[in-house]
Amino acid sequence: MHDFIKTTYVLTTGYKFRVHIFLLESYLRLAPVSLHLGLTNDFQIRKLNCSAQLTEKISRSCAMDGSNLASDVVIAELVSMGFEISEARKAIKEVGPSLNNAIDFILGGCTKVSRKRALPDTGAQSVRGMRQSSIMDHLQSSKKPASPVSIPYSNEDWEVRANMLLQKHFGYPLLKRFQREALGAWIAQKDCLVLAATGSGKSLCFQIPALLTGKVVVVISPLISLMHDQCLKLAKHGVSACFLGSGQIDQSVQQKAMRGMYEIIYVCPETILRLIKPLESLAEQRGIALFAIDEVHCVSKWGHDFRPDYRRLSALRENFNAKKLPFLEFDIPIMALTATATIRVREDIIKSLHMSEDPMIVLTSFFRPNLRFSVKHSRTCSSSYEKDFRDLIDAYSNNTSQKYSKKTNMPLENMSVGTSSRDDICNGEERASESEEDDEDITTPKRRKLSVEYLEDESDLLIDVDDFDVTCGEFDGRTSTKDLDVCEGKTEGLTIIYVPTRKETLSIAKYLCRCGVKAAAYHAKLPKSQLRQVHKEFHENALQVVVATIAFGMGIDKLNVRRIIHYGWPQSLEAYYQEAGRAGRDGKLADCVLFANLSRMPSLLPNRRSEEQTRQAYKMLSDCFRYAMRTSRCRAQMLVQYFGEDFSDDSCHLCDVCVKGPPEQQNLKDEARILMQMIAAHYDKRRCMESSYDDDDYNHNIRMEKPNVKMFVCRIQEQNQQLETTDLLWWRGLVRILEDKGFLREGDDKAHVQIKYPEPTKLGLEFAFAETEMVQSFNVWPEADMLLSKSRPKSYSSFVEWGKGWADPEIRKRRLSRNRPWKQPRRTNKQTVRGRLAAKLSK
Ligand SMILES: Nc1ncnc2c1ncn2[C@@H]1O[C@H](COP(=O)(O)OP(=O)(O)OP(=O)(O)O)[C@@H](O)[C@H]1O
Ligand SMILES: [Mg+2]
Repeated sequence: MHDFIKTTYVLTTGYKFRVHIFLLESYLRLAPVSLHLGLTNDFQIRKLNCSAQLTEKISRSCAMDGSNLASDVVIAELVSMGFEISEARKAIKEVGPSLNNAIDFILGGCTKVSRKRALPDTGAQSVRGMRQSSIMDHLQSSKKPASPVSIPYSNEDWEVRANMLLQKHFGYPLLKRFQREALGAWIAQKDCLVLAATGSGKSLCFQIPALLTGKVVVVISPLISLMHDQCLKLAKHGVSACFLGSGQIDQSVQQKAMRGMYEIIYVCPETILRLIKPLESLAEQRGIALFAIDEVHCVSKWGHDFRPDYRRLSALRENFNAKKLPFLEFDIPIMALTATATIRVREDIIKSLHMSEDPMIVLTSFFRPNLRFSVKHSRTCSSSYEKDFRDLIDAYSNNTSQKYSKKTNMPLENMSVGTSSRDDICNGEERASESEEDDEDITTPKRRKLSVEYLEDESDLLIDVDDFDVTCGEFDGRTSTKDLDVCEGKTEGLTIIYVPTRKETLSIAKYLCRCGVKAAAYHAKLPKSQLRQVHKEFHENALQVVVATIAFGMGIDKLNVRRIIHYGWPQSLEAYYQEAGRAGRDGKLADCVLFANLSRMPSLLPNRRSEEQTRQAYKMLSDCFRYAMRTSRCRAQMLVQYFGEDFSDDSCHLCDVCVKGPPEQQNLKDEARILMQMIAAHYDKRRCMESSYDDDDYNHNIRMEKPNVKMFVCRIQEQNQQLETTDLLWWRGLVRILEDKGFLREGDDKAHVQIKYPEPTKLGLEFAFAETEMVQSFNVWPEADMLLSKSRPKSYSSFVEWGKGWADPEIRKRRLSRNRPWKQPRRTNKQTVRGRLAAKLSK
């Protein structure tokens, strides 16, 4: 008899419940057995909390009937846990009809579990809409919720069992080391901060506890789209989950969640703060194994994606501790996870969340060895699209079916991929010229106007948590998987292009569509249904490129993203690395290219910030700017060191700097000293003047007249003919180098991306006024802007070179006719040879 047994526990009022056991003999013969158990004082099984002892009890009562029903109950449970039926039978034969002994026997002797997913049986639906429970779901239940460590295995066994569950549900053989450490912290009932690279598998750290204990794990996550993605994945792996958003209409999912119907509950921060009371009763009944706070860098004001609601999550520690809730044996552990937290952010997280005094910090390398980082100069405007996206278009057009015409004037309506929403996106009005550099895109015909929504040119710095039109959703672990990645291995993989403004998402998506690439725009102000559609098509590989603001991507786990292109300056290295981390999650080589206008300093996107936050935002932007400007250090090394990791001995061997090598070093001793002397002289003069005048107004004016880098450069060029060929761009690079060496500091109270009003430091003054012979050399690697400056009109960085230049008639002509955008037209002095020549040339 026997292959399948199902148990359904039905809660009835008055703390009574009825257990229906259906025996399905040889899949056909049905023999219902009903046991009515009245709750007595000594057998207080409360509400739905059934325990392993219950299994044993049922087994014993069945054994007393003289049938081998007991063995069947245990075998069925073992099968539903993913063990092979032959193993289960063998175990029962050896140890008798005891579930715990049987598991011990199997794990002890043979831990091999079928790779095939062993989903819980779906046949017997629960009564009154309740989820069917399995005995193991409630393994831990007792009158008082048991501690996560009191799973019926010794401390070593939890790891074996976790690996078994990992294999059973996710198909991976072993936990990664950092996952073991994070789980170990949880087992030890400790709060824990997990800092691990993007794509390293942080989600499993909080998903496994739900499977290990049968208690609920509550995950706080910043975006509905992210929760949706994770729930879909869990459903695929046979884990029941749901997500709750702030604008929830359907209360039923929330009610079911609070009754413990799902193993994992995803919830946004503001919603969880409303749910403290229901969560307390959930903790008392089914039990809460863990509070996980994903993307926890959102807690910190010093991070790149600050969400004020995350800061209020300290309520979790304040409400779910053993002092406040007497039924708890210990505080419910908090696990906070992120891939992008600097040391300052980490400290802020621990403090803000009121994590326990001695939280465990699980820190792994942030290094992603398969990501190839590079930086390219581009004006990042519509006239640069053709040059910048040529390779991308070529790569996809080789793989795109013939129906996508490569003609740029193809009617967009003819595109069959991309649904109606795509047409909307592709017909977005051409973006307005943003700057004096932004040329008219002559390849694009005028398009019909769209609604105001599409014409906004704002950034998505404040993303609403409800970024989807799904306010709540449930995934019972048996959901169809057709929505999930179906063909990860497609040749070219996917590309995400991140741009700073909403308007650019539309304009680039439109351009790519017109070139035959299956592209779509994504930004927070598009209709939510459309965003959902883009997500869906992205996961189904129906799209090749998504052009998005930062609204797309946090936490997204899609294996075959082969390229992340940033088109325009990111606002911080944290944001950059987080977004770049969407690439290469299958472990294969992937490209992360930053196209930025290296001739311009980036600016902060508009956002509501306090003065302190503005300062911090500038600091982060400045770090990002410097990352792109550096020409002599491995990009991956710079990135991981930014997050406090020691990576000094090695390099990635993949990035543009590693492959091309640094540029040749130059001795800029003369230029550096001229600049330093000029600045020092100004401050010396100023000090003299300030001390000799008492008049406040005069002093105020002096302060106001603080010269900026540009003014110093103009003066240098006026006074040193040999340096006329250098431009502001070049000098800005030198100022950064001098700042890095500690020779200059910012003289302004306001924050800037790089020094704007340079002041000499003591070290700088020593360098400026040291005897010439004492300063041997000043060998430096020119920064990217200095190289760019050189590659435009030829400039000279040493006097010798400069002198040679005058002998060359071409160079002489160019020098004399040089355009100085920051200068007023020069008055030519006809008394000098140079002046006469210039006057002649200007005719
Ligand atoms: N032990 C493991 N063995 C093999 N693969 C694993 C393991 N754990 C997780 N993975 C896989 O790693 C991938 C990334 O997982 P996950 O989305 O959790 O990354 P993450 O660390 O949260 O990244 P992010 O910071 O970008 O959100 C998933 O596809 C997951 O299945
Ligand atoms: Mg994640």
